[in-house]
Amino acid sequence: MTAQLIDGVALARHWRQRVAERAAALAARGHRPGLAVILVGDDPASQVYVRNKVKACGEAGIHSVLETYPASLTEDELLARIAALNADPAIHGILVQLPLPAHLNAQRVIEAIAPEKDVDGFHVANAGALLVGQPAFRPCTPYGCMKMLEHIGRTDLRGQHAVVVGRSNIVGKPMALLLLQAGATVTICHSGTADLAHHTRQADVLVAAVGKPRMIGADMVKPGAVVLDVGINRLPDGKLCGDVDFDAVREVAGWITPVPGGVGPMTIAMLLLNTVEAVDRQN
Ligand SMILES: Nc1nc(=O)c2c([nH]1)NC[C@@H]1CN(c3ccc(C(=O)N[C@@H](CCC(=O)O)C(=O)O)cc3)C=[N+]21
Repeated sequence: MTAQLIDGVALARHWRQRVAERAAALAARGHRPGLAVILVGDDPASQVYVRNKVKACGEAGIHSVLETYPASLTEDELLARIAALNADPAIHGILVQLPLPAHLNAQRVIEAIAPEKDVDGFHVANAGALLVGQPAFRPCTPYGCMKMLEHIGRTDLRGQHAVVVGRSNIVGKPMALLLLQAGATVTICHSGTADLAHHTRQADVLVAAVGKPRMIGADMVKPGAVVLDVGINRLPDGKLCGDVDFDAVREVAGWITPVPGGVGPMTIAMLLLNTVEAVDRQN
């Protein structure tokens, strides 16, 4: 059996179209959605990502502002910029690209963003709201993964076992909460887990978010499982690959997301969706 592919590019296009329709309707009523993206330092990968985000905004009719600062920016200067954007009525979403240079305290910077403008869903108020099941901005990558599951008809996960490999605040933890909300029985694995394969083989839905190229092999996957690959790893030859050994696992899984062209494009689509939703939240 060869797994069916979940095409993140096509699904992201669908969602970006829906966002564009909502953005146009909001603009017609005088509420054009606006997103501010802040990049500190000159990490080349981050520069590519933020440019892609700004380009996607333009295509969806979302006003965007890209602010780039040298790595020497002080925390007080950054906090002052965030305060100004918090008070700017033309800006509905604020994203501070991570990672930040080491002298900046990322958590303190994120907490300075007004929760109703935190379209990344990283603010402790949004993380807490997700934990207790209140409407909030969902972090874009887990949100995109849930949209992919819905797309293949896995809306109700009662009776299914979901296994998340990775426990970060931006992917692993919120992913587990969203899967739990959908009814799944959820296991969170991480670098301290003994016999990882024992756990991953139980998964009807397996989410890999570890950052280790091709570490999920075919022997770690239950036949027919849905495998969502969140990893974006750059190999020495410059090519991108996921945390899943795609060629091997596709022979075992029922559904699989590719890298590139899987979860990544959905992350950007969900950022745009959160930005139009932010307009409603602020009005
Ligand atoms: N505050 C903040 N929010 C983020 O959402 C955030 C961040 N910081 N820092 C970095 C990570 C990474 N990230 C990606 C989003 C899309 C792709 C994506 O679309 N990737 C393409 C390939 C792109 C390429 O060719 O390099 C794909 O998977 O097909 C990748 C990575 C968002 N991040």
